[in-house]
Amino acid sequence: DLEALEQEGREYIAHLDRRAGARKNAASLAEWAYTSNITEANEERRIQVQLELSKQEKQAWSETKMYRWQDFQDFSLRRMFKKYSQLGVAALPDDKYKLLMQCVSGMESNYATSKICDYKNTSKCDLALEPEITEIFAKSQDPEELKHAWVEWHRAAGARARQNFTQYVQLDNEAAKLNGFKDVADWWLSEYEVPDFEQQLAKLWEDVKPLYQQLHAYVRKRLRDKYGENVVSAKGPIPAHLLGNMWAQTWNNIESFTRPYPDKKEIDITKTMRDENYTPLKMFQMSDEFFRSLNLTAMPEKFWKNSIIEKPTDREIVCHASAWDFYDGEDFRIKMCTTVDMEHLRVVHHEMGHIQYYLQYRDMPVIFRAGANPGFHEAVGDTIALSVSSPKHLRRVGLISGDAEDEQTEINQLYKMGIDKIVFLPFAYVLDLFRYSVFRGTTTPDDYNCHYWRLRDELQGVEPPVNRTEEDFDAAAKYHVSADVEYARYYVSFIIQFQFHRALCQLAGEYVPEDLTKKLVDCDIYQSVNAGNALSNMLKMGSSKPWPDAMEALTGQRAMKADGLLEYFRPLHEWLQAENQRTGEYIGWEPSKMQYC
Ligand SMILES: C=C(C[SeH])C(=O)N1CCC[C@H]1C(=O)O
Ligand SMILES: [Zn+2]
Repeated sequence: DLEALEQEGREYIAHLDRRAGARKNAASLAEWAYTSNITEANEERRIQVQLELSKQEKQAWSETKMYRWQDFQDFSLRRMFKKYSQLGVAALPDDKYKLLMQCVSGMESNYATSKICDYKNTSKCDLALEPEITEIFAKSQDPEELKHAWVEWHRAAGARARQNFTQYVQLDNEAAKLNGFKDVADWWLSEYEVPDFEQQLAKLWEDVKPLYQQLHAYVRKRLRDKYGENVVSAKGPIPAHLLGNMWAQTWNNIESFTRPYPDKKEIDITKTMRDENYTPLKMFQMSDEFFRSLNLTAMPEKFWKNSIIEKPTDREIVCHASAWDFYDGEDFRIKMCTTVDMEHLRVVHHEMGHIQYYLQYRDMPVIFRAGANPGFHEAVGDTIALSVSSPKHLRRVGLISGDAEDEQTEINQLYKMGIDKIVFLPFAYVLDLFRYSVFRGTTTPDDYNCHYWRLRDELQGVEPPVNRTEEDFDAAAKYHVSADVEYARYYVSFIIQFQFHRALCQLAGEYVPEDLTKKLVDCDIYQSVNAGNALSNMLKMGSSKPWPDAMEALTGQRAMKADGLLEYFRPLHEWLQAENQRTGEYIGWEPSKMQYC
């Protein structure tokens, strides 16, 4: 009878889950060995392990088909079978699977090992993305030097990946079809489990766009004041190389010379961190202490032993920051080429947020050890970092001193947060709108770069510093495109982290709507066990329930909404509207005059 069959299914899936844990542990160890020591041998070994594991996955997958799990009564049991009935890229025949792995691994190692020559000293050609080129974008205010670094990096890391990328699209789409999806775009979107998710992304952009346009107009004016109208036009997009970041995804490095009230005291955290001899280890210990203050879980001893938190000098590694779960309940690691600055203090919290999520759901079945949706995993650390970057908290830890908030300081603070959080949204949206169109075939290899820049121009209002052709492939100059990492997760994270932050601040008694002494921008949930327990309850769920249930558990809302973000930035939005009115700055941008199609 069905009851007995269901009990049989329960015993089988428990056994399968344990085997899956061992498989994922082996895969993570091989992946770690390669990305923390990029050699041909380690690349070969990683692909061998993945190939071997894919055979075991196929075997397990064929076994699950023997169960009529769709008729089971137990919700969790049905959900586990449903997830195990998804084979993934292992559905490809071995030769195509191996080819796909080689394409992605080829792009990723090209990205990780790309070097460019120095602008002035043209014989010095060992500049890597981290830390050298990142430092140029953080410090240089010479448009020609920035243009050089931008062009050379996009040649080395972007154009060189075009062939591998084209083949990866072909093979990954085949894998998608073998899993019953139309293409990889639908496969990626299925991770969010709601049928109208793509429309939800578009709605969020409509909600935030007016605020972005105001911020974009203000920044364009300040950059034109600084660089002149031959470099920055009055009504066009902003040249992408002048925004302090290789991809123009965060503009925090231009804060010092564009902030609304320049005469207010400089809050240069990076300088203070260096003056106070901060080390990468101290940054990680500070973050660990913040999580413990919320009654969350301390980093286990293996974390401190196995993590790599500084760039090694004796070998090539993938420097792009990452957090790792080895699925054995005790081995969790971060790999990051940490530099002592405010940007990396935020990234440290971002990565530690991943580890905290792993720790909170480590007693779940392996198949449920994932975020409620991929955006949740990206939002945990950033939510904590919203408290850490509040003036109240920075004062608490001695990273800024002196006077309390006044109106102008608050606008400066919101501006500093806005050029990090608001400007990121169109960047993130474009990256996967572009890739959805590539996977769907509406963008073909001979218009890859044209379509990429048309989206960047129309949605983000940035343009390339020089003309582009189809010899270029600028999208792959961004890690996640070269490494086959979906990006809508960050777009989702930058929206929901404000819903999480607002809920936690209310639980911590740090935010009371309409109470001007308890404003959202001043909220710091540090040491609030009340907030920490609520966060823990949501994180423990992992992916065992559809994400609206997890969202509701923490915030009372069941949907992604921009209202948290818009409430947080409302004073800034009002200030920007008044300021752009005062200067008469054109709101929005006309199509770029640069050639890219
Ligand atoms: C820090 C990570 C590793 Se999950 C990252 O890739 N992030 C964090 C924010 C956006 C995105 C990026 O760097 O592009
Ligand atoms: Zn992340």
